[in-house]
Amino acid sequence: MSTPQLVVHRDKELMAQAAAARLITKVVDAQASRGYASVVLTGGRNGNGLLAALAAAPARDAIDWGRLDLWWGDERFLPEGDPERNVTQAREALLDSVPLDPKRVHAMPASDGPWGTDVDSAAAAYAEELARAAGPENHGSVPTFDVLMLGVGPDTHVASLFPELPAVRETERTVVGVRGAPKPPPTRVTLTLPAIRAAREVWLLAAGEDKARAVAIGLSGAGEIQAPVAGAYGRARTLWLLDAAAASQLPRSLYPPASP
Ligand SMILES: O=C(O)[C@H](O)[C@@H](O)[C@H](O)[C@H](O)COP(=O)(O)O
Repeated sequence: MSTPQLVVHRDKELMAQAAAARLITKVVDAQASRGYASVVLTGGRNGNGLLAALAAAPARDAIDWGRLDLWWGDERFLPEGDPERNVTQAREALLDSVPLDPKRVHAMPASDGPWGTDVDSAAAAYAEELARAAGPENHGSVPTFDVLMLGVGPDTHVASLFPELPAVRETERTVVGVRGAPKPPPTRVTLTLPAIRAAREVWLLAAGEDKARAVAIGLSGAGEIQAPVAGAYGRARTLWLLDAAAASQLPRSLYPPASP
């Protein structure tokens, strides 16, 4: 378990731009050393804000888009092309404007796909897709993602792991179906905490006053069943990328020191 590191930016626009710059460097470095990179995308405003900032960054062309695997942390279980699907929003923000290899874009199943509305079978199929991509060095059933990004909900949820619901208690399966989610739509597919923790780096993105309490709880030693964000950490690094409003309720002991 890696100790959380905090980076606090002036506002959400700067946070998105700085996170996009950080992501470009990470992907370029991974591709230079290993030949390819893998990134897990998140839904929500902050995740999409980062993708839009990435689309606008001239340095984006440093990425070899054809050697980048994209996965999702969660998905709203809706028909293909629905504007509320995380993949639809990601396509609009960035994916449609860069030369990705379609075989490396691993969208989560839609509710009108081969498994129809059976969300458990859809989740199991995504787990198999992850297992196929995992190499022997991954000694597990998901690849070691270079970067896994997660938005943070005001109730401390990450991906579609909501406080106290069965999905956040899952210890074996890597992907599960969710029913009765408090954030619409109620039916979703999500990576579980064990899958999230297989990532080299986990980046938690939160901006705005309405996230301040969740951020403070997540960084104050809360249990992961009550506060799922507390269970989201990477093997090598856990990075909280915040704007000043989201950091405003952090205990003084955690807030980065002021300059001398
Ligand atoms: O499908 C979703 O809605 C998400 O993946 C969800 O986990 C999201 O990331 C958070 O709710 C934060 O969303 P915002 O960044 O919009 O606040």
